[in-house]
Amino acid sequence: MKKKRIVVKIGSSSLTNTHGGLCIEKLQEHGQALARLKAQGHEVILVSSGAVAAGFTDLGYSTRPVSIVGKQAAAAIGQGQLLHAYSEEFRKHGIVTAQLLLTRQNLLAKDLYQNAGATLAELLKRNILPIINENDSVSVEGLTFGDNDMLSALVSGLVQAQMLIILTDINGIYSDNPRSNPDAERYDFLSEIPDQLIEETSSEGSIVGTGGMKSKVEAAQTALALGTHIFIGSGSGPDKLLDIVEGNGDGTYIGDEPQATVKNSKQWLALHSVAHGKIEVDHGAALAISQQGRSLLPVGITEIFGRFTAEEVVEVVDPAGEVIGRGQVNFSSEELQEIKGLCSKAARVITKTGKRQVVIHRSQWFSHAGKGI
Ligand SMILES: Nc1ncnc2c1ncn2[C@@H]1O[C@H](COP(=O)(O)OP(=O)(O)O)[C@@H](O)[C@H]1O
Ligand SMILES: N[C@@H](CCC(=O)OP(=O)(O)O)C(=O)O
Repeated sequence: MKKKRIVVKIGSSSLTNTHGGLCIEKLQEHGQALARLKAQGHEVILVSSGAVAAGFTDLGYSTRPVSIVGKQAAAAIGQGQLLHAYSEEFRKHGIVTAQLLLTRQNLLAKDLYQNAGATLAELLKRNILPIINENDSVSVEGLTFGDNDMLSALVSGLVQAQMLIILTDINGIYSDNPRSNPDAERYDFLSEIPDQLIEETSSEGSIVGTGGMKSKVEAAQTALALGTHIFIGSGSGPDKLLDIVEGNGDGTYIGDEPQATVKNSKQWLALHSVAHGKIEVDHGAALAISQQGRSLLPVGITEIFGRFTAEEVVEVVDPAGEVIGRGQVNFSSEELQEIKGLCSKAARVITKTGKRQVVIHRSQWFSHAGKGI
């Protein structure tokens, strides 16, 4: 079988006992299955929830906290316990683990995003098992990944994984929540995730999970657009992950193989970067950059909004004010005010630089007309 790079996401619902606390037996079963996957030569990255579940009892709560501060404090206790349990389990299989705790802020700046990717690449090269979770204890509300489903999709893109396996307590995506509607039918295969499916899918989840099936479907849409093939479902026993990879999993498979992957620089622009201003362009420029793969030149620019420096990211809008994409600019907003609408030769005289008067190079551009991310 072809060796793959696989991200496995394990949700709280697959790691906890009936009281919502961490269930070591379940964790050990996942450990065995992950070890078998690695033993077959696949490169594996684990995105694991469970920090809040593992920590809330020692914090003094009788049930999983609902307040942000309660969850953050529980995760501060539980993350260490979770990693300790994983390390002990993987040690039995001769596997060394590494921990990465990420926040959204860690990926906003391009160099930090690239560093996270480089660290993961080095760990995989040396056959280490990276275990990733959101850094819940210091995450800021409104600037979180939302849930580990989306985090696992973003990690899949970052490492250019061929497959994302989302393990949960239900065997796939159903037409309705099967816990409340016994007539709901399972989708065995979906070639794509239309927006309508996301809208229709419930965010009702288990008592310990975040986001229910809705967040998994949303994550699957993102992962698919980044070129990853997805499985959402459940399984049991040490061979469950191998069965899933071989196409015999109990759940929903999403996307055909093989997928075209999206370059990391484009992923960063589309999913992580912060826009510092806006550039309005005329019809010709809008067409050139969004449909014809050209770079943006000063001549097509009609207006500049906001203040930004060279290298920062801006949104580009068409004459109707519709955002058509975003890119990293080679000039500051002040410089662009001077050269907007000018041909490159005239712009060069004003900026007094010998460099090519490209405002956004096509390699630093992400078009909304392209993939649905
Ligand atoms: N359309 C649906 N198909 C399948 N499960 C659904 C659907 N809508 C809601 N759910 C619920 O989503 C739950 C899984 O989500 P969640 O508890 O967040 O899991 P996890 O902890 O693994 O992230 C299931 O137990 C199920 O009750
Ligand atoms: N980061 C949190 C879990 C967040 C989350 O998305 O949970 P889940 O929906 O169970 O995957 C934790 O470790 O408890």
